[in-house]
Amino acid sequence: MMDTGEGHLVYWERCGKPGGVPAVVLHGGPGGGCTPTQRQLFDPERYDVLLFDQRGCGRSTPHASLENNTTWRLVDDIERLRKMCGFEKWLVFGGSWGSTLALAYAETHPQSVSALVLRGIFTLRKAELHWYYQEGASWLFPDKWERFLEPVAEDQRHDLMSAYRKLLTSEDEEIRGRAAVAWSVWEGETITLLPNEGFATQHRDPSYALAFARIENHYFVHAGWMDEGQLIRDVEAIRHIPAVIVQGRYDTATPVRTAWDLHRAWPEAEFVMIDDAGHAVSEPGILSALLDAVDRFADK
Ligand SMILES: CNCC(=O)c1nnc(C(C)(C)C)o1
Repeated sequence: MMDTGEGHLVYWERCGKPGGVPAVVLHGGPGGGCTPTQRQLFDPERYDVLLFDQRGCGRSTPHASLENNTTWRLVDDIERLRKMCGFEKWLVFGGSWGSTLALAYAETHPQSVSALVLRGIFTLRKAELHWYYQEGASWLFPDKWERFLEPVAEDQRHDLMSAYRKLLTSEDEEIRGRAAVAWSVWEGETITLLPNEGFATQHRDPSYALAFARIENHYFVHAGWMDEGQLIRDVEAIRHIPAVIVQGRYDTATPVRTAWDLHRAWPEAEFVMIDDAGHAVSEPGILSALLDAVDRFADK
């Protein structure tokens, strides 16, 4: 565990070959925690990869804490972990929120990044958040959207992120828990092209849901403590860094428009559209493209 000195202990693990190609994995959510699937993307004979649970989620403590939990504190944690490992620079891998954090980190510390592998691009612009949490994805999943609405009083549904903020920070444990599962299940049931019971089950778990929902909502109501459009606006800082962007055409959580806007601002980055995939890393076409990108960067 790494003590951030700000009330958070951050769980980390280091896998693969000491002296191999340095890499770091930035998980999604935020609040999703890292998983064995992410570790398995890296050939243990060629990579020295660090994975960690960002503040307040997974095995990091305190569980579901929102104190001192911001994009820029996570950026500081990544640099602290890099220095702890003794790496001059490293490949940064991030999907969904992990792509957000990867862009924020690389644009802040470009000298620390050897390459970027990004999936399901998400930059927390107003339109992106509106699509997923107010109206847009709701037209594709009207049945699941009704369950997302359930914890919110009718007169609060004009601003669902704010309404969920109140529920997820309620003093009443039952209100918090019910809202957390509804928020978490909405995502767990909409991030794959076809229904995936594994994700749905994971997101129904009350402990997982509490951290996932509280931390996601906390970051989104603050727009990640970023200016509108900041990550695409400031892409000039990283256009020299080798990169691969992998995006599912039918990604309903972080729709392809954002990846396309990033691609148009950063034509040097390899852009791989997967025409039969949704959002999740486990979608066949996405997983294959990510493995290919990671393997190619090990050869460089
Ligand atoms: C709006 N959240 C997007 C995101 O970062 C994300 N999507 N799926 C995930 C998990 C794989 C962690 C469930 O995270």
